[in-house]
Amino acid sequence: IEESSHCTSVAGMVKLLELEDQLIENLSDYANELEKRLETVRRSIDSLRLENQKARSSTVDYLSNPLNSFSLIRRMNRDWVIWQLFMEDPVGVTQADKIQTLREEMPTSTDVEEAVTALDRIQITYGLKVEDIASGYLNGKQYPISVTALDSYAMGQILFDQGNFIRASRWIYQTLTWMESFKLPEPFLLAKDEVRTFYAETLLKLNEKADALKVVNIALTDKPHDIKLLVKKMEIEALIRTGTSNQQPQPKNPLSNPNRSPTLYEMGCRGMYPASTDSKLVCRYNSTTTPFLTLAPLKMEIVGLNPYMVIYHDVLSSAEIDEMKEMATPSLKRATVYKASLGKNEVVKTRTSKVAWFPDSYNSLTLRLNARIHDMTGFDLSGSEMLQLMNYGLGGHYDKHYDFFNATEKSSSLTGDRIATVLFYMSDVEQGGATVFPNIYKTVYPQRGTAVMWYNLKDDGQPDEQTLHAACPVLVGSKWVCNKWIRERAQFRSRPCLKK
Ligand SMILES: O=C(O)CCC(=O)C(=O)O
Ligand SMILES: [Fe+2]
Repeated sequence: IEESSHCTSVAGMVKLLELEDQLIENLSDYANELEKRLETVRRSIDSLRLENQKARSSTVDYLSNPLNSFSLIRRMNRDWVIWQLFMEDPVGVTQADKIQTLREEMPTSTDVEEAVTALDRIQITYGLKVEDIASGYLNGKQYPISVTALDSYAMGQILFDQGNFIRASRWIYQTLTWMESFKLPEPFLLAKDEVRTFYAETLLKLNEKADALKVVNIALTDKPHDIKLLVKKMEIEALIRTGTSNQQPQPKNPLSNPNRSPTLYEMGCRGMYPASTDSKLVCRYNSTTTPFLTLAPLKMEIVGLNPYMVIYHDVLSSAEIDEMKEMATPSLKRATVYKASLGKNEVVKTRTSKVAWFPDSYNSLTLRLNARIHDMTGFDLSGSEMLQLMNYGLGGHYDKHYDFFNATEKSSSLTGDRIATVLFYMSDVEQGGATVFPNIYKTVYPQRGTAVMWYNLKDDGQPDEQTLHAACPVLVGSKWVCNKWIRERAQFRSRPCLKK
């Protein structure tokens, strides 16, 4: 997985649309060149025909004239060779070269695999049906978009390669349904028997031999003499007779069962946690954490006391958010996670977003944001980590994790553990993308201008395992957040009394 990874941030994918625009222009240049040629050919055909017909209507007269016969001989000797050269001269070399150059910036097969994984993740996390996704019906909302047969076939093929045969089979089935109703334009023809054979193959992996045979038989009604199909049919019949299983050992992962009930984490992402009945969870103005707040109190909503967790409403202005996004966009890089065994950061599948880091005194805005975080938390930010601005793209998520350090990280940290996390939401998210805390049944939905803050450590400084949390995959939207991981060391004198 590369840092340039395309699908991991919506902001990053904007470039692709610009690239596509260039490619379309290039294709249009190609069409113009073809048209010019076509026009040349058509025009010549007309005049050649005219001359030839005139001659043939009075052959002898025509050929008796020396000018005519000379011209005939000359053009038969030369002109048709010129036409041959004309035909052999390829059209579109320039445009093909241009595509070749642009390929460097185009998504790679790794990007496609990541996008497949992301869509698959959305499907699993939100319990969606393939036929719903395929027709643009996402989590109860109809969008005026649907995937094409080529899209769903790619989903099927790649999930198959990844060994996810059940979900692969759904997408391939969907491809066949799509192919019934829509005709793909040339040069993207997809042969029905090819897709059917692949469907049969997938069903065999699932040990559904009888169904696989049915599919091949349907293919044979269209192409009764196709050798490949006949061979496949014999193979499957032999498998059925001998009772051998062509099935690869399926991973005994109960999570791959499509009919299972959702995990605690998935329930959080789907907004299924019961509402809290704790009467201590109130909304109020905070005018006490720092003296500044007496002048400008913050709208505070207490979300939980154990661990302590609050939401601040309207803590970022719209102008600040716009400036933050503008500042981050050019330097967004694929997010990483610290891997202790490697002693360095690593790009991982469990955290798909793009991030840009900003030192405290980067500009007046970062200074102001840090002052606000100080007001929100009462913490001294010296020795804390830089501000992280993040953008999540297609199915972007951050798997369940703790923000506090593990033992190795802790022992090498000069400024202590991450005592608290402040997470600003710089966007609403149309669907999905919530932050969930599965151990305490809390789901926090992104809301532009809001921030959530929680303590990662208990009063005694020990890690609080209840703070396990995750960023759910974005279903529809471009999720922007800004986070600050606050370190423990600087709080040794000023550490505010933890609310109990
Ligand atoms: O984006 C989110 O909702 C959570 C992000 C997070 O947990 C983190 O950056 O540590
Ligand atoms: Fe986190």
